[in-house]
Amino acid sequence: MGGTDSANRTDRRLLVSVFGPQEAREAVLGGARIIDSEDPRSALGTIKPRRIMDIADAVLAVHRPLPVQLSTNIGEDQLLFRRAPNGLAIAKSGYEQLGKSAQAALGVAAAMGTRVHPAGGIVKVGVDGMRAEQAAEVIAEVVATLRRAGDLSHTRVMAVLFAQDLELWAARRALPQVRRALVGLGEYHPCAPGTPGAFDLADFAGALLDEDGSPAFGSYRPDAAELVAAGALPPGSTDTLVAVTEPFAHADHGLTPGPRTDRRAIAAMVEAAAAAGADSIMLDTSILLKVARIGLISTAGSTELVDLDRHDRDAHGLVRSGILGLDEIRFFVELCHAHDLEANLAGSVQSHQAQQVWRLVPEVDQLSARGGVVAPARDPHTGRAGRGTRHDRVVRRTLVSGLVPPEQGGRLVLPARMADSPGLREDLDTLLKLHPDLTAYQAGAYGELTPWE
Ligand SMILES: O=C[C@H](O)COP(=O)(O)O
Repeated sequence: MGGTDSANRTDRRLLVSVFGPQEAREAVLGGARIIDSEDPRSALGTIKPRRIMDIADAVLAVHRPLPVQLSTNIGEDQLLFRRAPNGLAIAKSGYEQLGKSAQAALGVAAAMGTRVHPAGGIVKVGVDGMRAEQAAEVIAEVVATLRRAGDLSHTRVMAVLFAQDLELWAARRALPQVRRALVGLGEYHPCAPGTPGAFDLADFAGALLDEDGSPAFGSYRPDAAELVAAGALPPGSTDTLVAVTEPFAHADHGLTPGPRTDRRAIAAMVEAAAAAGADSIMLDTSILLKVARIGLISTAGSTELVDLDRHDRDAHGLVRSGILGLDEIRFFVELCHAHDLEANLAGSVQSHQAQQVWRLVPEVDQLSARGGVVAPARDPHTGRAGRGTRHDRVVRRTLVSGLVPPEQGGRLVLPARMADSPGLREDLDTLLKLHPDLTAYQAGAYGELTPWE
């Protein structure tokens, strides 16, 4: 290979979060290079080790033209609480938090094993709701533990920080579709009358699911006793008022005084992860922001990114929004590299964002996705579509290909429903003119692709 070719070589990788072997195969066949085991009910949802093993077996058995790695998280925060009889909670000791995190890291590293990749897997450590020093302690304990773990000693450690925009969140958290989705995910808690944001859980009981994931009440309106019996309210509850879970504010943990993740918050976390000996850092968003359609990457108002987000509305007209501009993303990537860390971007990343970021920030090491690569499942007996919630949708290889880097065959994949948005055609033409190597497809309801005429 000539000098120029080798100078242009990259090893950029797409991570796709999967919840089972079929999704793992779809992800690999679509071009994902990191197969991440995760329960989609949360941003970093805890998955059983046996399921990680099933996913590892599926990856091992499928044709992989390029090396593929496995990753798994140990939860989105490492906090442990002791609950008092009145329902209030006290944090457990720092020692116990470190012990639990390191034990979990050993467990998921063992479940991933070293068969898919000789170096072993990647352990993702969520450090939401912590000060930078606390986060560094947890990450350092995980790193030090894994370094002594025999065959697993080359397991890599990825710190995960949730970016936030609390003003955008505050403007969206009371929307009925956001509340409904959060109730379905169990992201709510009982509250007293008069609490800001309080609402009646019975109004959203249709979103509650039983243990098997089926609707617990359907269109029936339960009372407090029935909600308690279904496990949707704590024992003894006599009223049905609840509020949605709130994000951990950066300002409460000394990351930045502002309501939005800025350079100061990014620097605090990157420096903490580097000092702790992590190998990489992911900026992601919490499940709260994901269901409110607030992603990591903001295309609005950019002079470089074509803003296709403005054409991406849900059934109620809620537009997709983002947190970080391109300059902040570049700052993150540069700072990571200055500290010898790989940089990974996640948080509702869409095909049009990915294809632009891969080209405009070529140094980025990894992008990650789930929401942008899933479509409703189809019942093979009835041909009917499954539910549209985040955890009922399944990974499709066609959609995965929309987030793969260009040098590995990535293409632009837009949901067919965007075609009706006024001005989409002009914006798409602008994008294709800026990046003439891009080919555009529209994706139907199940992720089936047709070229964009
Ligand atoms: O680990 C990354 C997350 O699973 C990304 O999920 P998302 O694309 O739905 O935000």
